[in-house]
Amino acid sequence: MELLTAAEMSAAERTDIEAGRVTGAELMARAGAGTVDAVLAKWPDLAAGAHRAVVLCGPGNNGGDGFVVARLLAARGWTIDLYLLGRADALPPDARANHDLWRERGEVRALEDAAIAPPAVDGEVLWIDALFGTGLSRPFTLSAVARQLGAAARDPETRVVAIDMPSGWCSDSGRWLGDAAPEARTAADLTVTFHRRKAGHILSDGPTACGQLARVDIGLEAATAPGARPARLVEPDTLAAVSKRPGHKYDHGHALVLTGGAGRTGAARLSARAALRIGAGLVTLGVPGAAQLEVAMHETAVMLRRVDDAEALDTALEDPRLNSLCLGPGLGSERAHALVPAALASGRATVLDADALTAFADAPDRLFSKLHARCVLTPHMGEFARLFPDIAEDLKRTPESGPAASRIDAARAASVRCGAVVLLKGADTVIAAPDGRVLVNAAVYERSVPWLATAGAGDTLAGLIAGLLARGIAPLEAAGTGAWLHVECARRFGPGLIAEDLCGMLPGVLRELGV
Ligand SMILES: NC(=O)C1=CN([C@@H]2O[C@H](COP(=O)(O)OP(=O)(O)OC[C@H]3O[C@@H](n4cnc5c(N)ncnc54)[C@H](O)[C@@H]3O)[C@@H](O)[C@H]2O)[C@@H](O)CC1
Ligand SMILES: [K+]
Repeated sequence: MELLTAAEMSAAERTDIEAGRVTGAELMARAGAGTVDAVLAKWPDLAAGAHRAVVLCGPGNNGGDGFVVARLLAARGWTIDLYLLGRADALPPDARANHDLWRERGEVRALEDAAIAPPAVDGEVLWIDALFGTGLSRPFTLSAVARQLGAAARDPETRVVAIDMPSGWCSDSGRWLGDAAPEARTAADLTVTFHRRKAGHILSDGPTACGQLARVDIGLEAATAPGARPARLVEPDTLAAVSKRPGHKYDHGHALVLTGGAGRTGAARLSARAALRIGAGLVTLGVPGAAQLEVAMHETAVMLRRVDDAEALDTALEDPRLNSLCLGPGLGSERAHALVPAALASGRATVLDADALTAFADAPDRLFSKLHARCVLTPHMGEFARLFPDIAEDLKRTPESGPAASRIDAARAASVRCGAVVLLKGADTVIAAPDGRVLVNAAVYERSVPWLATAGAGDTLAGLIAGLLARGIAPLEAAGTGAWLHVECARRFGPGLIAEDLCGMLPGVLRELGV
């Protein structure tokens, strides 16, 4: 399923409207009705009886959706207090029409920057945030209102529904525009979006701001604009095929994982086991002489080969069956400088992680000039910032206008610059290929696994990807599938997880996938 930007969403709408398949007014009516349905599905107690809502409408079509919701709730007998930011005669046409329909039955008050005191009633007030959606173009300046919505969302007794996006949050990036303190930012218990999820629902702080996400179909046929290449979520039905065809072990590839020196081999051993578990036919650890005994004592199914230097690696790579390499976990800077160029010169599918990335922080171009399209870089944000400092800076700087630079933009720019697949780790892992394709593995909402932030988890991910590459899966798909499986393993284990536990979960995850 695609994750759209505001521009991609409005292009999809335009495509269907211009083709005469639907009108803007119909889309707005469906968006409002879908919002009410989603509210009643989340809180069934609101379906019976009359309740009270405060509806905050903004100056664009997000506000238009708010007028529709107000009308539908009033028709159910609810009492509505509706506030409008800006002038009715400046509303765009569809929003204006819904404003006029609302005016036939209810009041419109002017929204000012003061806390709103909903009249005391029995039972709770439902807040509807219809101020800004995909059209947010500058910081949200009503700080008293923002504080009030944020506090209401954090209060377990009070319910806040955001239409399309909690207002003030950028729907492309999941970032707050401007520099308001966290308690002066809006939030919601439920965010209802239309057609497709927007990137900002998944990226950065978006999930925390949105609370829970509901997606409503509004009957758009055009998934996106023709020719657009939006980011896609990794989901079970988009995973690369991980089932093994019958065959000899050599049919499933041979991964070589390079270790660091004595006392520093644990990380690479985690990678090697992951590569084996995900189905590489053979996995060898390339070990310096001084660490041979240590590795031999720990490993059984993983093979061992002495690789002291670049020359030894060249010799090992004379075996054409070695088709995937993994360098970085525990490798150490010196070995990284010696072995990474030799690995890259072989043209093999290669995962570079950890030390294999930071070793080149002084001169990233020296690394980039050797990379090729079958390489996958797996930096976390700190490693990313060392290799791509200017791109990382765009993500750090407070955005003053929308849409703000997103982690998708960052990974895409980095991948184009270095010519390899870049997997930027996080709860919102973004994986970009140099041709512009982007996958997002979302460990947010019901897939949230904060316990996966544990020592060695990244080494396991690098190994999973190396194993999938060994099995002949293309780099972008291998990285996306590896990231998805990694999170599923963590979900299956639950809190208390340590990196050694991850691989043991894989057979169960694969079984559930029907593999
Ligand atoms: N266009 C369509 O066909 C549909 C749009 N829908 C709704 O329309 C929304 C998008 O509508 P719009 O493109 O009109 O955008 P918005 O309604 O999100 O906001 C745009 C308006 O807000 C102003 N604005 C932006 N940032 C501001 C700020 N910080 N302070 C004050 N004013 C600010 C802009 O100048 C513009 O007037 C979606 O999020 C969705 O809720 C839905 O009705 C579904 C169909
Ligand atoms: K909103």
